[in-house]
Amino acid sequence: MVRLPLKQLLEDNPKKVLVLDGGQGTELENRGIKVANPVWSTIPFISDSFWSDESSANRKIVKGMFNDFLNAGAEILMTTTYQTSYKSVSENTPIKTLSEYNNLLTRIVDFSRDCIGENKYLIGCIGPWGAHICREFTGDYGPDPESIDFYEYFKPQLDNFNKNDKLDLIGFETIPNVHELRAILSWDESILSKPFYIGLSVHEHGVLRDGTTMEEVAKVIKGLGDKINPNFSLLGINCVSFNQSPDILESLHQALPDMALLAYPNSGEVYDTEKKIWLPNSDKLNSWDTVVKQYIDSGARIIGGCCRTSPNDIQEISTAVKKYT
Ligand SMILES: C[S+](C)CC[C@H](N)C(=O)O
Ligand SMILES: N[C@@H](CCS)C(=O)O
Ligand SMILES: [Zn+2]
Repeated sequence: MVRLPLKQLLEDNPKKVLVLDGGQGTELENRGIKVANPVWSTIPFISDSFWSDESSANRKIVKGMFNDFLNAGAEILMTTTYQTSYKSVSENTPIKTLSEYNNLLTRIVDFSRDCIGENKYLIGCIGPWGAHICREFTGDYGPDPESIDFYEYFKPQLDNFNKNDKLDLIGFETIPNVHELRAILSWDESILSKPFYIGLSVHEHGVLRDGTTMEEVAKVIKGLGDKINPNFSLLGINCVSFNQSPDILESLHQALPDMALLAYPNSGEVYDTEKKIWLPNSDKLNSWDTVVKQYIDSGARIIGGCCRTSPNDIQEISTAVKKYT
């Protein structure tokens, strides 16, 4: 393999910080693809013409996005499979059977790998359970979150990604609820056989969207002791407010000083879940240069951007990562 296994790269090079790509869904939207739909950024892959017509406009757009993130300095990039759970796909697209679903995922991973080449790392992105009902920014999983069968929901996507050697890492993103966090961390190597990370969706005030503190998050992890899945490789925050993100990451670092962390905040805008638009929030108080330095000081090993961040943001992150490592 051209690439060192990601875990080995991070362990052998304690100072190495990888630059991640930016908010792909919103970047596709900037380029003309309407992602405000039940499968979000998976939408271009649903139409047959994407696969049958080499010159399809959407194909060029997705390729162009990957290309621009690569040129900006991204070394690790994500598949646009945030809302590609079997439930979301089978209930909202013509793709109904498990075999059609597996074919879709395999094609997306193949296409993404072709776009980024063999030297870069590829993450199989998995959004939270709450994404299918747009609850990733509230963490409100209803009156009885203990009874949600998270494994049943994630299993088809996990089984597919576990087996795909073109993926280096599985990324559970924007996890807003402690029951979901506990469920993912309870799965052993027979369920999660590839290195994986968990990106938490954290409120501006520094607690998980459901109110769980970072100390409680740390307790969940420490409580697992030796039972923790050895594939659990990084923990971090994503799609959190740009301005608050350095403090949030530092609180996670204080609670779990030995854990490799990752951070990819959004632009600071806030998603209106009804209208499916982004609303302005407070202006950026800091530059990427400042927040990247703070992330690195707090143990970040992967740094990038989430929703509404673009290749320009990744360029600035890349420059700052080079400066501070
Ligand atoms: C990361 S959010 C902006 C993705 C979209 C959301 N889950 C929705 O369904 O509208
Ligand atoms: N990685 C996802 C969003 C997570 S909030 C995307 O870019 O669409
Ligand atoms: Zn996001």
